[in-house]
Amino acid sequence: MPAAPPAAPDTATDVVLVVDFGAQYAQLIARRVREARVYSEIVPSTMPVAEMLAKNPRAIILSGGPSSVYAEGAPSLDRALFEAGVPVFGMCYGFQLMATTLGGTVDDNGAREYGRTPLTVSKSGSTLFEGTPDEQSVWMSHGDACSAAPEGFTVTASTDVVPVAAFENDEKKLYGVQYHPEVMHSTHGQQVLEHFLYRGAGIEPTWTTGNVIEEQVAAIRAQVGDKRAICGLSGGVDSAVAAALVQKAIGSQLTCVYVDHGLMRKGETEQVEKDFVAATGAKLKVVDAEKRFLDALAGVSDPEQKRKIIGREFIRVFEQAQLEILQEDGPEVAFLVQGTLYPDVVESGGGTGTANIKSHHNVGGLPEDIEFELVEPLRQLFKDEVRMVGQELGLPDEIVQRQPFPGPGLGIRIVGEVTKDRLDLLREADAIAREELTAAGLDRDIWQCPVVLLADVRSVGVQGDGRTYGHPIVLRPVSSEDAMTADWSRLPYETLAKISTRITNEVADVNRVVLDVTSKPPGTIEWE
Ligand SMILES: Nc1ncnc2c1ncn2[C@@H]1O[C@H](COP(=O)(O)OP(=O)(O)OP(=O)(O)O)[C@@H](O)[C@H]1O
Ligand SMILES: O=c1[nH]c(=O)c2[nH+]cn([C@@H]3O[C@H](COP(=O)(O)O)[C@@H](O)[C@H]3O)c2[nH]1
Ligand SMILES: NC(=O)CC[C@H](N)C(=O)O
Ligand SMILES: [Mg+2]
Repeated sequence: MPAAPPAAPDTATDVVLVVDFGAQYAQLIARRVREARVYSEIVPSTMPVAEMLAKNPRAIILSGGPSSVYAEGAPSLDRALFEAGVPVFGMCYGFQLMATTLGGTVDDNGAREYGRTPLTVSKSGSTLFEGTPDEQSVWMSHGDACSAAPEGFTVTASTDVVPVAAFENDEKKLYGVQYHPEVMHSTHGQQVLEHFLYRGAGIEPTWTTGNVIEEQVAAIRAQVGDKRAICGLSGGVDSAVAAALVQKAIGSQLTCVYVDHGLMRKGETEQVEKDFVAATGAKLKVVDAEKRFLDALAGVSDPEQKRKIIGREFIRVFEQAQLEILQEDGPEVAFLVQGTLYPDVVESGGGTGTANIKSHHNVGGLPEDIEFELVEPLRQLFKDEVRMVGQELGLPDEIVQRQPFPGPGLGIRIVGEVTKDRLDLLREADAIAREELTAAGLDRDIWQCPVVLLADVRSVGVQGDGRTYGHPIVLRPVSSEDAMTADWSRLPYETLAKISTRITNEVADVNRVVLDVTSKPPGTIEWE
């Protein structure tokens, strides 16, 4: 069994808990708290209140959620949570739950609000709203509404349809808003959240990614001791930062292993050798495992099956590398370092009551018989935080600002069976797209741009006066903050035209290039 990763940074005295009621935005709330330089963690609403309080939280935030507070079986909270003297901030469902638990009224009175909504702040001098305008735009998404605040609470804001859109009991340090301050469209959302944290809860904004480095280096030393570790290094940001952290902690006890599984993009292997080793001086072992992966993937079209196979083969290669390293004198090689991030965990269903969307090879795709103990120093962090840690560790921009590339690589960007010929074709198309996007100076504007081969689709084209029956290539440029949600990037037509012309001219068997104009949700970023 993989051992549990080291606990979150030891900031027990300064943690803010985000209680997740099945919200779409619990992660976003946690991010926003951290943007306010306060450490936060998400916990499921099923966690007993005593357990939450045992974590010594400085404050607690209650997220939104799909249920109705008055429905049978709806998630609830022990009243003790509100009586422990810990400041609490409820948002949407959390707000409604605070209201009903403390004796207010919430019902479905037809007062629905979805999307951007004007809010009128009716109480100046409120802890949450001080310094924000009397009229502001907020993001609503609710069908139930609070019609009477609990005793002792002051109503601080309203909208055209709901009389109680925010309330507070400053003496008891309890606050709530019907809207979603964590969403960008709530114009003063971050300010309101910060008012809760700094003024309501009295927390100092001291959490930085610098703390993460110190804490993780100490935690890694304690975990690994004098044994040896290997780190799966992909050339991507996450594993580069994880490796640099572990390297800082245990130096030469670490060997990085780059797996060339034949599903990488053009030039990737060379780049890892050049950029990473030059920047960190880490020991690097490159394993050519193309045949092993392609054999295992032969005949497989189902995306989840591909992911499981790739996850398994990765571990088998790491085990092989472990045996080779053991040939050199030294202690046991017991640990596997991975650059797993918080969103990988959440999307693989490893979060708090969230659905399994897809099995990330490094989380849900791991085989059950893995014998390594995992070291995952970034498991609690979001991508932008990882980039900051990387910068602070002195990694070069070429690594820190790289766009993400999934571990299963082009294997999941071929819709259909993966073969060497198809991979070569996709590698060419991908290289052209990347070259042109870079030439147009767009790398920083887009989060990433998967290039996808629809291997099972063919269509008729005409090239050189003759009929072709080729495959389409899909371009999927997206903008995003953390890959949990994304929008399609509005790329200049000239750049798109250039990419399309070059791909159809230069890549055999491709006679069409199409652009994906779907946001996430409903689409995901990758096609598979
Ligand atoms: N080709 C590879 N060789 C070795 N390890 C890999 C490889 N691809 C992925 N991994 C491991 O799986 C982890 C997750 O992959 P993932 O793509 O999420 O992260 P990354 O490549 O480090 O960063 P990014 O998300 O920016 O691409 C990596 O951090 C790394 O430990
Ligand atoms: O290392 C990874 N292993 C995986 O199995 C995996 N699947 C998706 N991704 C990347 O995750 C982000 C979200 O992707 P989706 O919207 O397609 O779920 C995007 O950045 C994807 O590229 C992966 N990264
Ligand atoms: N977004 C939410 O938290 C919604 C809360 C509740 N389900 C409602 O519709 O009012
Ligand atoms: Mg990657």
